[in-house]
Amino acid sequence: MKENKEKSLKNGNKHKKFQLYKPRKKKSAEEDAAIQYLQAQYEKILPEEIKTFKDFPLSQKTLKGLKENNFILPTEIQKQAIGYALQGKDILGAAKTGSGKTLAFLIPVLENLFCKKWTRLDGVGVLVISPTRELAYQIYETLRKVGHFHDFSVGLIIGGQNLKFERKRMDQMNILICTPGRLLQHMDENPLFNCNNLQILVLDEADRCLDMGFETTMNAIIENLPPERQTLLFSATQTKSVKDLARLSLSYPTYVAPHEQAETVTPEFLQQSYIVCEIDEKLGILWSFIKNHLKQKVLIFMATCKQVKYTYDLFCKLRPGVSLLALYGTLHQEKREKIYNEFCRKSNVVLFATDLASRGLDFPRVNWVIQMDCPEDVDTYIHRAGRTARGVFGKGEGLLMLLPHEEKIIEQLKHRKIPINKISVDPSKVIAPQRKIEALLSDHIELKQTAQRAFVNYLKSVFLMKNKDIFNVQLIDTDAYARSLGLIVPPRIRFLRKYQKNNVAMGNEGAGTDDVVEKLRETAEANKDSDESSSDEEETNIEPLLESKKTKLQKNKIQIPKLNFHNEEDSDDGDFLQIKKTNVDVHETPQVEDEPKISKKKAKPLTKAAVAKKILKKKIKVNTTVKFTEEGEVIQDDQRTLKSDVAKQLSIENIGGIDIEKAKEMLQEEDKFDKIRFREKVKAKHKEQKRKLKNKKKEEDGEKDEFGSLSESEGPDLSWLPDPDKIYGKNDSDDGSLSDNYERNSMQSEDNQESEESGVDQVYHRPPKRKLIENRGIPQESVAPRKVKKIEDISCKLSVQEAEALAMSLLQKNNKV
Ligand SMILES: Nc1ncnc2c1ncn2[C@@H]1O[C@H](COP(=O)(O)OP(=O)(O)OP(=O)(O)O)[C@@H](O)[C@H]1O
Repeated sequence: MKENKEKSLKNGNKHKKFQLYKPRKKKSAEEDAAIQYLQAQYEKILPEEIKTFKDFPLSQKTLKGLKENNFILPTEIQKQAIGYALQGKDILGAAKTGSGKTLAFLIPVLENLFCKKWTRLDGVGVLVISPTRELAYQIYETLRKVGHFHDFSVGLIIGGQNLKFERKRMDQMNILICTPGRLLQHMDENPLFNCNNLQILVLDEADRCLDMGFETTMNAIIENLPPERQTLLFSATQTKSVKDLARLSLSYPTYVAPHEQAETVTPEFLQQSYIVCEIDEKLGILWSFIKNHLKQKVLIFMATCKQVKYTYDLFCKLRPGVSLLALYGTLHQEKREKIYNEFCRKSNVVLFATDLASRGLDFPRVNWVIQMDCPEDVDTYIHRAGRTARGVFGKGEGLLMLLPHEEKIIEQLKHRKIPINKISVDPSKVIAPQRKIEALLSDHIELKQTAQRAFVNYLKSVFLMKNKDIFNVQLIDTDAYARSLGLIVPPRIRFLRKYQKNNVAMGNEGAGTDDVVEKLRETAEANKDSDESSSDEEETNIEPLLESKKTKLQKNKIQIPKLNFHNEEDSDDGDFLQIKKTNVDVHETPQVEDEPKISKKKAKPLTKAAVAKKILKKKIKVNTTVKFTEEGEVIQDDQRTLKSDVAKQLSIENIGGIDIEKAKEMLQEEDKFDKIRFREKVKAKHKEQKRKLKNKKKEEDGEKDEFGSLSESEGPDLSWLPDPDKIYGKNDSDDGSLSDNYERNSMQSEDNQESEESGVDQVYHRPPKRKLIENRGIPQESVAPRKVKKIEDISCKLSVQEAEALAMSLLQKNNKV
């Protein structure tokens, strides 16, 4: 039975082995046949005949992955691009935001490796480069879902992750999704990184990857890639720059742009509008918008990280009644991922973000995209606005907030076929919690500091913008902006001052095209002597110019059609924003509900800078104390007078602000004199101690004499008493006799008291050296120090007779001993 069982098991195993082996071979052969069939179909693909993904010659694994994720009907860009990509052509793909470009390149990627029967041993076959970590992560997730049935290994290589972890696995990856910086790092440092077998290079958001920000990194990456490869470039705002294409060695790429003839470049169901407001109204409008859209998913774009951080921190403290999130580049990677996922997941939520989130990110069901600051250019506008109304039937709304002088961008938007309408804000719905903001800032110093940074960084971002027709920092009412952020005193704008100084120093005529800058230069030159020492000159210089510019603007406003803030009685309460219907001549500003609006004519608050300037003008030396004698003569404070030549020279020059290097040098020089002063002080102290000690000794000697005289007149004469040296033996110690020791010991407490008062160091009162005595073999009891003291103490108080009697009794006792 056993044998039979074993036989049958063996047979079974054999059978199993045979079964395993046979279908594999069969499977492999089937696969080869399928691949051949598919490849033969590639040339016959006609985009116009494609209705479903099944119409493409795709592998069963890819089709299954697509079906599982409900991708049945391909979008326009997918219909047109997938065919060419399968044929192995280089592609320049341009299509509206949210039109499905990701699948348009991921499907050919999977099919290419599948047809080449790519395995782990073949190494990196595809590189997908994305400008941001979040986008790379999103592509990685999509690939994991759609490529679920394939056996390729996919690696996400982005900054902020464990480099060691990535490094070890690099040689096992078939598809790498990466950001440019991290990829180059691996190329440079990782011996396991090898892309000699690269088949396809994909650049998502290609125009961004190839722009100035990534130029050197991308050039270095491209240099390391094999030239024989397929290249796929995708973006909603595709580059057609010959230079860019040459960098990638693309000579004849296939340009795929299904929406080129479309009426609009933005998604069909994206409703776009803009409002024009003053800079100090922005925060109030934003707050009111959020309060009026608590049940919506809102994405708000701002120019800088600091603004995002400040607005997020502030609004969190103001508690609008909806979840708030913030996403910006300086956040820790883990937090970025968490926020990204949270915003994807939630439905009633507000996300404040920088342009980090403007490209490619596919947040589901975003209702509103607010662009709180004017976008850098039309492309940035398109990408930001495209975070809503995504997918096949996606709907959404976009709102752009512009300052009056930024309205020029609307012409550019319309020129690029972006349908955008001007709307107005219902002033009755605008609630600017100005007082609350100010109170919060005074309570939370860190919030105030964030506000200050937000203020400066926003101005810096405007200043650095290329398009000077639209972005002009000189036209921004900085005081009003600071106030709107809750800052009573506007922070200094150092970069602007430096720029102005440089312009003045270089006599920069190029900057003179802007009349404000020209005026600034003139003013700075005129005030050169007086202002050079002032650390706040940017405020003093800019303000009058801003005023003059403002009056110009006011004049212009008479000709420009004015904003109309509707307050129609029959208007829907829910309509916070209204479509602009009429133009009126009078420029109105929205009324703030709970706070009276601060009048622009209101006297400016006296800033610390202004006070300091006044003091400096009066040539009063601040932070100095002058002491006088009772007669009214100035007491020279030796410690405060400057000794070194460098310091004296600096004080004469009296340069405004702090020159760290010079201050360092001055302190070092002064330090030398301080050390000498200190040494002298110590010497004097020692001298004084010695002098006091001498005096004390003298006094002690004097006291002994006195005692002697006293003993003669008042105290008992004990000279007849036996010599204690004879009884106790002579002490060799420096301190003299044993009794001397105890005498000294008893005196020590008095000395200590004295030393405390006189400040003499206790080093002069060493404890008695008992050891010496013990060495001599004298028993401790025989020393009887207290008794001696007693005699002394008592003897002072006894009469002559009593003293004699006491002495006798002691003698007798001693004799007994
Ligand atoms: N064929 C399809 N059928 C249904 N949904 C699709 C299809 N293709 C893509 N989508 C969905 O459309 C949304 C947008 O796709 P994707 O992110 O690829 O757009 P995009 O063109 O890359 O946008 P952007 O220009 O902003 O990067 C995604 O949610 C995606 O799942």
